[in-house]
Amino acid sequence: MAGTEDSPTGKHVAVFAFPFATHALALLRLVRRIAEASPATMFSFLSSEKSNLACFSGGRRDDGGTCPNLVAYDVWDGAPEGYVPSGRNPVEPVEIFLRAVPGNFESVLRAAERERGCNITCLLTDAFYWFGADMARERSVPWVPVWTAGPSALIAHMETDSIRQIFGTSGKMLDAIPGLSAMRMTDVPKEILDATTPFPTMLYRMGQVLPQATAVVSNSFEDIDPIVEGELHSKLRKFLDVGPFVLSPPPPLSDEHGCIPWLDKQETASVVYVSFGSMIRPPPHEITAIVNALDKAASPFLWSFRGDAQAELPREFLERRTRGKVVPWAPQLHVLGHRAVGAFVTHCGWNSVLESMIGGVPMVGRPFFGEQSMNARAVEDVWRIGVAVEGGAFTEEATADALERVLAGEEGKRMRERAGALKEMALKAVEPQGSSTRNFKALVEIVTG
Ligand SMILES: O=c1ccn([C@@H]2O[C@H](COP(=O)(O)OP(=O)(O)O[C@H]3O[C@H](CO)[C@@H](O)[C@H](O)[C@H]3O)[C@@H](O)[C@H]2O)c(=O)[nH]1
Repeated sequence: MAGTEDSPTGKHVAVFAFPFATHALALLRLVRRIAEASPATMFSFLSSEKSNLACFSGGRRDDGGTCPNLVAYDVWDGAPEGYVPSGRNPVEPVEIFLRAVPGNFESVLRAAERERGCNITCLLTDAFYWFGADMARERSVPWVPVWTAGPSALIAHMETDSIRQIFGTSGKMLDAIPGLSAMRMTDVPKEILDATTPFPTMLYRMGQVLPQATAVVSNSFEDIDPIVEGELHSKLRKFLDVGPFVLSPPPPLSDEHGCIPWLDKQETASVVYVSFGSMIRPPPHEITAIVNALDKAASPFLWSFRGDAQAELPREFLERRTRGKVVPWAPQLHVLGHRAVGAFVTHCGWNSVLESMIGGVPMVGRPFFGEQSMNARAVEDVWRIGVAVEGGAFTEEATADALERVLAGEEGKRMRERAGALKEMALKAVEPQGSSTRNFKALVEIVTG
């Protein structure tokens, strides 16, 4: 189709976001960069209304003057009128949404094409959206899926059939699967073994079609793990690490709860930062275990607490204001980059792992679901920049032991040195001559070329 007034080149990229957890924001961060690098190309960003409201400020559906070529469109979230989540099953809204795909995206995509007067020339999607392969083929445009989680899990999803075959019959390790030799059977996301519900079914289909993609983009950097990276390069037509996304550019500091001034008053590498990402709330007995372990360690702590801290944490604990600070949200990247932070108690969500590396901070890992166990295994055994909580859940003793190992002594010191080396690699990757910058240029070529 000929160029339009909006797009003199006639290029139009459709972006399909996954509107849960931190997925849409991570994808939008990347898309803004591409849109800035290619101002003559139109970008239509499709996500649910709730997700778009959270990602674009002031209820807008565009970026104002910053990225005038990027416009957001709302897709139906699949929920019937007046639906209120039961709260009993946190994945219920995801499952309802998955019943509406791909029809909800198709119809809005057609509307965006009409509105912008230009058919799409590329489809950039969250990697979860297996249907992107067919949609792009039908339209004869490139399909570029973006993977926002840890790289080992990407191999696991493509190798689901092999993993199911050997599960229970092979030893404890996954060394029969190329690229996954560092992983144990118990690290495999449970969705890989049970594909009866919509979310695991989606992951299975994704693993089957990813090798058809024009290029798969990852929120990681090339030097992070040569074995895993090598395998991904051999399995996919093109694999592009363009991360850490959060460094290009780093978000401005927004610190409404005063975390940074509080950290400024603490000693170097003394503070335990506790956070479990955007949605996880450990069960009450594990919260009690963390409280007791922090008391035992006698270290200052900063806890980004999802939920009602006043109701769920002991009053005496909350009152120890000089030694600890509990906040509903922290500027995590800046917190982990602060010299006072000595350890990060985390669920090992991929963004948290990357941000801990960028800060050079060792971790105490307690994975909860999805690929977090694989990330935790790599933290402990591949990069050796942290430990997983013994027994897989917080108990007072296991948490106190893990904190002691990470904060004190020779072992903790070596972890910090290794984390520092990874920090250098991550920073180097996003420099003007770095591998992630080079890959980003290749991505812009594919998407807008
Ligand atoms: O007080 C807080 C708490 C969190 N964050 C940010 O929130 C993000 C959390 O991301 P992540 O660590 O990846 O956790 P989840 O939100 O739980 O991420 C989901 O998505 C990830 C990427 O696909 C997966 O790796 C995880 O398993 C999945 O739970 C990070 O950028 C943090 O910096 C803050 O800024 N302040």
